[in-house]
Amino acid sequence: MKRGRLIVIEGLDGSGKETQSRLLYERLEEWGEKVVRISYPRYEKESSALVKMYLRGDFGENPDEVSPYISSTFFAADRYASYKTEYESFYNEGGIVIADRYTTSNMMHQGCKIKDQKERQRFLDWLWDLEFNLYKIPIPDKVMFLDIPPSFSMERIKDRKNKITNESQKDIHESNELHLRNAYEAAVQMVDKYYWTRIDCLKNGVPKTIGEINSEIMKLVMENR
Ligand SMILES: Nc1ncnc2c1ncn2[C@@H]1O[C@H](COP(=O)(O)OP(=O)(O)OP(=O)(O)O)[C@@H](O)[C@H]1O
Ligand SMILES: Cc1cn([C@H]2C[C@H](O)[C@@H](COP(=O)(O)O)O2)c(=O)[nH]c1=O
Repeated sequence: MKRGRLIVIEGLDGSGKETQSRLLYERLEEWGEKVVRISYPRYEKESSALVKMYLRGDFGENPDEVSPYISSTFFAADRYASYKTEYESFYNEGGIVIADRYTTSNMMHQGCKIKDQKERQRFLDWLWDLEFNLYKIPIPDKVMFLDIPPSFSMERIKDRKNKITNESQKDIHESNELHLRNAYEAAVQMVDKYYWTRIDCLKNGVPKTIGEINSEIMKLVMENR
């Protein structure tokens, strides 16, 4: 039996992950592929209880107050629960899974809390071991990083409601400009180190259209079929 494929759409808040992962899902479904789409964190599920506490600031209003090793265990547990209850057999029987965020979000948003490069790598290696060797969730086949600079990300999310309570109060990452900038810098490093595919979402400083970005994603998916 042939295992399936895991395609991750990654990027900063407001970069277009939901939009693009939905379009990719719809296109593949139209073509008759066996495909599911998953979005992390899964706020509506019990397994995200500690993620919600963390993001709404119950453990500290500043993300840096919470050790990345501790917060990572919350997000990883939600991914494990999702794999075991939602898509393990589908994936093992050859289905295509499209993820809007994955372990890669954790690498960016928790890894960026560690400034010392050796210590950051130690954390990334620990995270890899936790999620892919201990929990044995699938390793992504392809990570597409939707590259928009933090200033565009902040503009896109400024009037948006948070996903935990659906109120205007932002979560502790979204409300922290420095955190978003640090996460972006960390992601740029990871694109090279982990062979993510960077999709430049700007052309001459202006955002590409949703359709243009979708075409680039479709091309990459076709090339890697
Ligand atoms: N290329 C684009 N040009 C202009 N607006 C866009 C583009 N892509 C997405 N948007 C808009 O930006 C907003 C954020 O998009 P989306 O929800 O897809 O981002 P996201 O990366 O999933 O965000 P988050 O991680 O914060 O949930 C939406 O209103 C969407 O319609
Ligand atoms: C999956 C995942 C997410 N995060 C961070 C990334 C974002 O700042 C929030 C989620 O926000 P969204 O509005 O739902 O997109 O959480 C993380 O740190 N680790 C993870 O594994």
